[in-house]
Amino acid sequence: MQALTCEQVRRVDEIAIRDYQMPGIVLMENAGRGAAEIIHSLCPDATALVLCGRGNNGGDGYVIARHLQILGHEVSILAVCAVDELSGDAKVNAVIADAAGIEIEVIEEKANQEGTSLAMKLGKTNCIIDGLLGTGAKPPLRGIYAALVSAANESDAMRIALDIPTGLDGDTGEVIGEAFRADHTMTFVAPKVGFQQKNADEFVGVVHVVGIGVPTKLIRELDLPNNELGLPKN
Ligand SMILES: NC(=O)C1=CN([C@@H]2O[C@H](COP(=O)(O)OP(=O)(O)OC[C@H]3O[C@@H](n4cnc5c(N)ncnc54)[C@H](O)[C@@H]3O)[C@@H](O)[C@H]2O)[C@H](O)CC1
Ligand SMILES: [K+]
Repeated sequence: MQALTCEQVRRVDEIAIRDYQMPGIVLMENAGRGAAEIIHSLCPDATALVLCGRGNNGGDGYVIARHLQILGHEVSILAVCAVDELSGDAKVNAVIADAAGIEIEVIEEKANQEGTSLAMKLGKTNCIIDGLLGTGAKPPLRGIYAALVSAANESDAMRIALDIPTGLDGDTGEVIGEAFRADHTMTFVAPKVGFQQKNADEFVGVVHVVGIGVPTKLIRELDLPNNELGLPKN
């Protein structure tokens, strides 16, 4: 499958919503459910800890937590902000996860998190899921994100990244400082061009492409020269 830039994948979102009238919440549900089913097959006995950022990558994490619970897993969430600080589709899914009784612990952004306390929190799981940052982020990591990624990398749990390993630039494959070292990456719509950079392998692990339910016609249009979609020329 053709690798896409982060901007091209974000345009898929926009086109699906604008031209096909697909609600964003449907795209997020498809992304999260698809990823959860693969995670369940990879790690059937996972006691999962989902790390959720403040954007839609975190939103995917809230959806995945719910579907893993439905599949019988013990799941909890470590979030960088409170539910009421979220917005849009991510907030909708955080409210649902909270109502579903999934534990959501907020790691205060400003708190001076001792590495040991984070390591202890992450030590109670055998499957860490990175829903911190996706296509909306640019390295280097700011604030608590770097501490969370370092603590996750020190864990002997299976590490699964959502869309893009946090800290890796999805377009260039560049890592400044630290990035989540995933055993598996559940990437949405298409592989990201940055995954092809040779240094990216140690961060993306095995790549699984997860569809988000957009019509084949839209995806087929992507194979046209980029200017057919009003996308910037390569
Ligand atoms: N079509 C699709 O592929 C779909 C993708 N989905 C998911 O949505 C994310 C993209 O979500 P977005 O809200 O645009 O951005 P992020 O969640 O990646 O993060 C934005 C958030 O993070 C802050 N931030 C940015 N850079 C940094 C940094 N270096 N350090 C700390 N914080 C940073 C920024 O301020 C924002 O608050 C995509 O990856 C998919 O996972 C949809 O769910 C389904 C369709
Ligand atoms: K991520």
